Amino acid sequence: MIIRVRVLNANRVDCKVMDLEAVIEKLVPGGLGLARTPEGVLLVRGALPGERVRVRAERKKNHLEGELLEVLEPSPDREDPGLPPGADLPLGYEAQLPVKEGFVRESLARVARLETEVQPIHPSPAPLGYRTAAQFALHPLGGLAYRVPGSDELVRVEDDPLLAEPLRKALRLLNTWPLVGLEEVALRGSLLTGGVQVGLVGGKARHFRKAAEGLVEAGIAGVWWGAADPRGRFRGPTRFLAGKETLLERYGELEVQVDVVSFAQVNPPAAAALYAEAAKLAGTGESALELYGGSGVLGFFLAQGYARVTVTDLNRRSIEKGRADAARLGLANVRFARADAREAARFGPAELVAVDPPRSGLARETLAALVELKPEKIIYVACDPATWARDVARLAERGYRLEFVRPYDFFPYTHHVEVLSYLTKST
Ligand SMILES: C[S@@+](CC[C@H](N)C(=O)[O-])C[C@H]1O[C@@H](n2cnc3c(N)ncnc32)[C@H](O)[C@@H]1O
Repeated sequence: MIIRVRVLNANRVDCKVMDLEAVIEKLVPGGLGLARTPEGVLLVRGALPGERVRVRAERKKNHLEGELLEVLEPSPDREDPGLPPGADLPLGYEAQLPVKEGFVRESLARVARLETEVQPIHPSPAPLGYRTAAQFALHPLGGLAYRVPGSDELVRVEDDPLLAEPLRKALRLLNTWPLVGLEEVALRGSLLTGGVQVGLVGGKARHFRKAAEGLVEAGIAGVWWGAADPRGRFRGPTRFLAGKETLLERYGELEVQVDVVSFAQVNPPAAAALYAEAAKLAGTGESALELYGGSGVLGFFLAQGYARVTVTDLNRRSIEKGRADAARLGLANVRFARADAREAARFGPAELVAVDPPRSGLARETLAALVELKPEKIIYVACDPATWARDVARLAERGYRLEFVRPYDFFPYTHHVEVLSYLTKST
């Protein structure tokens, strides 16, 4: 449905960039608003269904990509509690849930072409103040800043309602510090203890030792340093500088260690609900294998029903933390191994394999190794419905039946949605 489209400057020389007005028809997986215009299909982030918007659009191969300039007629559901850039779903919380559920349903139908019923989405226990980790750039005029997605623009961050209270407090403190010689600052907080760790990224570790001690005196729980690395934050060398090396965080009944330099789910109560349901679906058995297991929180939940659980991950620090947690929690049936998921076949056989890959989903070799293990049951936890749908379709072609799908909301006010799924071997 298009109501009105007006090309405002289509007479530009190259006609590749134009300002136009359009009415958004729907949101598509990935969180983009879609409008059909005489110039082609327009996709624009941050615009909501029914809204009339003014957009700067750039012509791509098969569509127009729009930057939202102005909302001319807002949706009655639009709600913006002071959202940071990147929070691209400015809707009242109740209105966000069917949209996210729809992303999973659409990926399943269009990409996987499977008819498994999608269970109602599990909402985030807290729609605001849920994030226990965040990353900031440094603003050239001082203070911490967020990058505006898809541009070089930096926006100073005075506050962010999506951050958990301990992080908001740390942000206020850090904004009073003269942070120079760094590329980024990362935060990881704990809802359990209220403590916050700071990760200083860039420069040389030895230049920040005194500053790190000062931050700890000012109330920061611990400080780490990481080298700037083109592969990503904390993918290169890291050094612990001051305070506490880890923080204790609660996922359901479990208290595990988290830190600013390695992965942990940022919305612990929402993640705990997913882990508990995954363990229920997995049932009981002799042996379970977890790929992309991080520090093994899901593995610890699975250990309630399985005699032996092996957790594997590529990240050395995650494996170290997992081993220490298993020992502290007395979970003698969980062992850890540092390994690439592509090497999964060497950890078999296993009745259950649980996977929780990054957005890119399962590499072809990993999927082949997973099938080679011939598990009777697979738990697939995903943070990208499109790559998940691609992978479950491939597993269906190799004799697995998709029995259960439930979206979980870990990231209110953003298009991101987590998927819990369960497959069984049908042949
Ligand atoms: C989405 S996280 C899931 C972690 C864990 N299941 C949790 O809930 O805390 C993905 C994990 O995959 C790991 N990873 C990424 N690529 C990998 C690979 N090729 N092989 C093994 N692990 C990998 C990362 O280190 C990260 O811990």
